[in-house]
Amino acid sequence: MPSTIEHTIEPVFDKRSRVLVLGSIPSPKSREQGFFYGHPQNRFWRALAAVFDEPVPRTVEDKKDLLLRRGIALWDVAASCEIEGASDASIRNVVPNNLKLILETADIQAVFCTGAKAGQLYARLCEKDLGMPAATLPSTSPANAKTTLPQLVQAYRNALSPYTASSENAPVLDVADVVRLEREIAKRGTPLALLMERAGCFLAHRAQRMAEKQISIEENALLNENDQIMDNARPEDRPRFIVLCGNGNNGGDGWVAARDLAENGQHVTVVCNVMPNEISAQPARDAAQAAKRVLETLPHALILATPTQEQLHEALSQADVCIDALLGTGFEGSHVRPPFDAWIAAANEQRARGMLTIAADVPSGLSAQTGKAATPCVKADETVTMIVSKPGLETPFAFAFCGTVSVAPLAYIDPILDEKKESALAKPRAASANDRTLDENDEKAAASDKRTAHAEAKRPTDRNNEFLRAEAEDDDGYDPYSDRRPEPEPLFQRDPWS
Ligand SMILES: NC(=O)C1=CN([C@@H]2O[C@H](COP(=O)(O)OP(=O)(O)OC[C@H]3O[C@@H](n4cnc5c(N)ncnc54)[C@H](O)[C@@H]3O)[C@@H](O)[C@H]2O)[C@@H](O)CC1
Ligand SMILES: [K+]
Repeated sequence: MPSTIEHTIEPVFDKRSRVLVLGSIPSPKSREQGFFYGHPQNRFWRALAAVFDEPVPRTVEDKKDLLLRRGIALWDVAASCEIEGASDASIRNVVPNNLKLILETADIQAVFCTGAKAGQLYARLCEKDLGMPAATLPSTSPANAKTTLPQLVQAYRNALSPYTASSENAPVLDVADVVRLEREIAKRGTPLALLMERAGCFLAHRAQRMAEKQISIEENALLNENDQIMDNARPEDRPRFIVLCGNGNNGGDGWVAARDLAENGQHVTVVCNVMPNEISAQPARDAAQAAKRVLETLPHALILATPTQEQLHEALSQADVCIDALLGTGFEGSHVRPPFDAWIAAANEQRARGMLTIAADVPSGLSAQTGKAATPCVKADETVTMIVSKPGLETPFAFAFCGTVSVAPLAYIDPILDEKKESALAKPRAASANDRTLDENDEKAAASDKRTAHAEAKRPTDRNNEFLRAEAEDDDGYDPYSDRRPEPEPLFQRDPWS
């Protein structure tokens, strides 16, 4: 029996959306979840994540974040219709959604429908009104068994790539600004703990991709169906991951990555110097404690705490991929203190043997601000840096330590950066803040924010000064260069040893 259903899920879009993707009407599973493509067998989110080489978003928040970051508006053609179950073929008496709502806000340059039925309905009910044709993409529904996941990814990639955000003009922000940005992201509803969760999952995703290359599975297959390939591999053929976790929030990223890899069935060894309950930094402590509880239940996961040099050497020598999450932006000084100095030396030795290394945020021992390398410093094949790149990673000599730098886009930051720029342009320049030399700026910033204490040298760039200026002149009175104001609330609980 057909039943009449009303569309109740709000569209996702904003003024930066450039492409509109439309389905027919949400399935019963999606309606139950309150979000698009909610059936676990539907491949929409897997395909989209693969197009952008990101981990598959899990929550509604993760999904919205991905769409907005990538400039994709998402809705359906039908506002109401008669339908039997989830069968597109049975759809009758369609009342279309008012799609103009999106076009009035966003400069939509292309429209795509996710399946033949949505395409037909759009052509019949919406195209004339909107004055834009739509291209039809293969359906991601499990009912469309003839289109494989790699084929879906290819089709969606070809369609979306010309319109979606590129990383060409990606910002590079000073470490102190990244801290302010994280705080602003948190204020707008994405807590630091969620950023850390995403950071860890991104690291795990990149590490798995690296491992696939390492065990030289055919490039084409691995590009898009990595989950399946990993699942099908015999346990003894699976790659071995080792995660070196420090005592701060960089270590927190590592614990989350280890948990995520282990949950995906991978062999993981976590090496740490303190147990999670002894970590003082937050959100790292909570994230590490939660990860430990999961790891302890999995037979293919191991936690190696305060290892001897021999134990560490043995664990590293069995690893295919090492995630370096010892020290991040909180690293300071020109030498790495024990025991991490020896851990770094051992990891570099194993990299020379063929192990691949992926650094969380910044190679441990490298200043994310200046690019200066301490003794010793991790040499990575890839650095997955969080939210935005930092100046130290962009210096030519940092390449030897960072390898390829990829940015994990943990949150939708464009509105925040644009607002900061706008407020910087709208307000007159504050002579006191902007006419200081860079050296003075560094001194003041260091005094007002502990997190810049390790920015030993001059800022190598002032290309993102708009962000700082806007902060300096914000109406809430916060001037990062001024010592007149009380110190900002610390973002993380600091490690008492540092
Ligand atoms: N909290 C959050 O929301 C997020 C945090 N992120 C991660 O947090 C990191 C920054 O975290 P923290 O500020 O806690 O700092 P880190 O974890 O980078 O470093 C602090 C730790 O390093 C130790 N340390 C400093 N200098 C040392 C030296 N010379 N030798 C040996 N040990 C030294 C300190 O004792 C402390 O334990 C980022 O790099 C990033 O990886 C990311 O997850 C993004 C989100
Ligand atoms: K690191």
